[in-house]
Amino acid sequence: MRCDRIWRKARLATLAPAREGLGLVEDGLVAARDGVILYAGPAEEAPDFDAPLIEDCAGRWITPGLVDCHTHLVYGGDRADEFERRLSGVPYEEIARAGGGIVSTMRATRAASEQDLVASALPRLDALIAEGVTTIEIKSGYGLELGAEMRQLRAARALGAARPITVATTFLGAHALPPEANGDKDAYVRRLIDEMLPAIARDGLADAVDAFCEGIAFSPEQVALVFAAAQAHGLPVKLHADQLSNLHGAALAARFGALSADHLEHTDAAGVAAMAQAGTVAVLLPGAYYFIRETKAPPVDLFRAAGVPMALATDCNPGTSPLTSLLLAMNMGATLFRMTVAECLAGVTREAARALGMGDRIGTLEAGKACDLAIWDVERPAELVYRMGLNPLHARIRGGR
Ligand SMILES: O=C(O)CC[C@@H]1NC(=O)NC1=O
Ligand SMILES: [Fe+3]
Repeated sequence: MRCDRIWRKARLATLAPAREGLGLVEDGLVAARDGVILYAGPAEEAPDFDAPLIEDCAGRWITPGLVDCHTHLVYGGDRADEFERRLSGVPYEEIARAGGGIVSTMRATRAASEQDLVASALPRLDALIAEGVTTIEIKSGYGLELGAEMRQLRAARALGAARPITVATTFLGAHALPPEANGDKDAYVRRLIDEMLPAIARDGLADAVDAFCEGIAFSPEQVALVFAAAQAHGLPVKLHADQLSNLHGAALAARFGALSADHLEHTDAAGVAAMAQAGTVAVLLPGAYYFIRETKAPPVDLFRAAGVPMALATDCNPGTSPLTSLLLAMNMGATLFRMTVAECLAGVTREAARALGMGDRIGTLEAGKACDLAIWDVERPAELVYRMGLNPLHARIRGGR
């Protein structure tokens, strides 16, 4: 059978649901044509492939390309000064209520051109690419007015053109209240629904819509209005839910059939059950939990028992998670949230793909999926979760190249 390229003498962690655990194949082979996997499995069962390019992997491990399914990668400025204030004991919420936090990044982002936003995001993107990330989700949410929100989303799309990586964009206009709203959240939500969302949907700038459901952000009722409008424009939704308190955001996300509910430190059993019923993915963000020194971990045991898929992501953002290592996010998922190695690896591949509504195209080594691979210099997959700081990536393949 004709194909473009073969990777042989490899050990595969396929993450294929049909296979147990990590879907391990000891003497494996991957064959691809036109950027799509034709075969991934035991070499002895492979068809007789004819390929111009044959890579001998010398026993190295191959996983699906990594998927970072929750980032705020595009923004202006940084929040190192705020970090120092928090070290002196000023809580994150207090800074946000006093007009710092997201709003201070808003000012820097509004002042930046699209080119500035691309240039400042590239080093962060390159750090993730260096660790084998082949798909990334990038949110807006630091513009908080139409022009700047569109600039953020255009910059995110431009990053996908500037680097060999698949970018999924998310409109997060309901991230914080801009100063010019003078405290009127309902009026801002109306403007978001009547002005921002229609323009962003018309220009095809967002693949999904997100919101921050929290006391310092938007209420469940306001989020429901945003979600109803998103769905009226044919856009799927996801939600920053139950991060700092239990506003029953997880259940709200499930009610709208959200792709994912994210953070979830304060989610209760009813929220878990609602997510299980709806098929909503739990996106866990240990970088933010660690960085703002949260003490209540998400109910991983309840998610596990209820069969709620769990993804892991960096939540790369200047305020609560200036993290550009998905490998370290996995270590934090295991160390801080007590996820297993298999759950962590699935969380940055198969389940992260599901959280983006892309589970049919990426996230596992299976025929018909994109040939996005990460090839590792490790003796066993657990090393990818165990180590902190060493990057064992040998090669990264996106779309078969
Ligand atoms: O502080 C920031 O800049 C973003 C914080 C980030 N956004 C959100 O909804 N939750 C978070 O942790
Ligand atoms: Fe976030």
